[in-house]
Order: sequence, then C-alpha cells, then structure tokens
Amino acid sequence: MPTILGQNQYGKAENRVVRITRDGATHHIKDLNVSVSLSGDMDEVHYSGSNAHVLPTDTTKNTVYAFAKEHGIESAEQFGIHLARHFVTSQEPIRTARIRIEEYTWERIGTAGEDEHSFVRQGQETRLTQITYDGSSWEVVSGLKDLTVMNSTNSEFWGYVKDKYTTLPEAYDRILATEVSARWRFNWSDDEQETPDWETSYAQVKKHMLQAFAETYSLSLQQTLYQMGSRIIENRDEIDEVRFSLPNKHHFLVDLEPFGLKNDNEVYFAADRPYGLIEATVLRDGVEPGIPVDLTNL
Ligand SMILES: O=c1[nH]c(=O)c2[nH]c(=O)[nH]c2[nH]1
Repeated sequence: MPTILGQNQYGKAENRVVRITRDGATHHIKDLNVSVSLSGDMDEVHYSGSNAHVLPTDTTKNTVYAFAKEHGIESAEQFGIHLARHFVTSQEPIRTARIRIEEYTWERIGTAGEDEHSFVRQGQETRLTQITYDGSSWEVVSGLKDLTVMNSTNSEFWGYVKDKYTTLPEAYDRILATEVSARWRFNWSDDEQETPDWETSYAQVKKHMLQAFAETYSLSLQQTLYQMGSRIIENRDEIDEVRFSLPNKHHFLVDLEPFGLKNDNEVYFAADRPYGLIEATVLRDGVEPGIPVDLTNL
C-alpha cells in the first residue's frame, strides 16, 4: 500500500448543554458547549470501513446529555473529567479522550425575592477548559478568551529599536488595551492527587490576572503579560504554566490641529487592525512547557 494512516480522532463537536439545578425556588445554571474527541485503535474503520471499534459520534453526544442528568455539572472541568474517564474505561479500542468545553456565564438579575430564576448572560469572557485522559494520566488546561481590558494611563512605550522604516513616536503616556486570551495548565495529573477546587481556582486566576494588569506600570505589553502570568503562578500552587495571546488594541491620538484644537491626550482613534500580537508562556521554574504555542490549536 503506498499510503498509511496518520493521526486521527473523532467525536461530536459543540454539544450545547444547559443544566438547571433546582434548589427549591432558587435555580442554578450551567451552560456549556462540549466537544468530544476520541482516538485509539481506529485503523480498520479508515482502511476497510469496518465500524467494529467505532462508538458512534451520536452516542458521544447522548452521553454528554445523560451525564448532565446523572452526574450534574459541578464545574466544566469536573464534567469533562467524568466524560473522558467514561469513554476511555468503557470502550477498549478508545485509548485517549479529549474533552473541550466552552462555558457561558449567567448572572442573577437580582430583583429582591423575585429573581431566583432570572438571569442575564454575562458579556465579559468565555471560560474554556480542555481535559485529556489516556487511561493513566490527566492533563487539564483551562482558560478564557475575549476578556477586554484597558488602562487609560500608566503605560509607556519608548527606547525601542529604530531603523529607516520606523515612524512610531515614543509614548510616555498611552492607552494600553487588550483582549485577553489565556490558557493555564494544572499540575493535577493522576487520580491519586486530590483535584483542585476548579471554580475557586478560576475566580482566583481571573482576579490575579486583572489585578496584575491594573497594577503594573507598563513599559510594554510584553512586560505586563509577564506580570500577569507570574502573579498567577506565584499565587496558585495548582498551576504550573500560563500562556497568553494579547492583541495590542492600539489607540491613536487624533490630530485636531486642522480644527485649531489641541489634543491633550483626550481624543483617540480606536483602531481594530492591524494590531500588535504579543504572545508568551510564563512557567513555574523547572517545569516543562505543555501548552501549544498557537492557542488556536487548543
Ligand atoms: O507594548 C508594545 N510592545 C511592542 O512590541 C510594540 N510595538 C509597537 O509598535 N508598539 C508596541 N507596544
């Protein structure tokens, strides 16, 4: 045969599941988008079309909904762990399961006494997690995307390399804005270790990340990124690695001289493209990196 099969995986992508938990009149919502990807002894279905090892993707979809009922959704991470363990331990040909979950957050509207079942979708960020299990070890990488932040001062950018193409004026008081995409890898990797409290961990990581963004007097977005990552690693023992992809959302001062007006760092043009794209990993010292360089691959 002149060809052989390379890496392959399959499953049902983007299963949208909403789970309501009723605590008397007070309701709780988990709203997830769950993608299942399975791999293992799947040569034959590709070579001959024999489906003898193939658990249908339709079944993987049904399992997501059945598990939402049977086990509930305590956290996206816990739910993903349940699913991954199930696929790998119940089907001999399936050796590895990768569960990716996006989570959408609903906040209580908060009208006193009347609001136990009324929610508004939180517009800030989308929570993410990816669980990978090969029957013996776990990898949990969680994160977020679309978290837009801005500092209206305490940002400078100067002292950079200048060649014959450089026109950028040095900035001693500029706007620093970005849309954070981040992934962090937990050091929980086997069933002997106690699992982190996933919900507390997320809230704390987000808090440290935002505080570091706000508190860093920035000489570059690169420096701010490093501060955001190291703040997380220093404060959260359960996390060994953080990777960021930070678009520099440029704000350019508008020239108001033609109108006889002085622009005293007040009026900006918010450009949407092109944008600087600053990406880096921050690691606990001595730890090997595991998060892919290109976050669109995760
Ligand atoms: O924070 C910044 N980092 C850069 O590398 C860069 N390059 C640039 O043109 N502006 C900025 N800002």
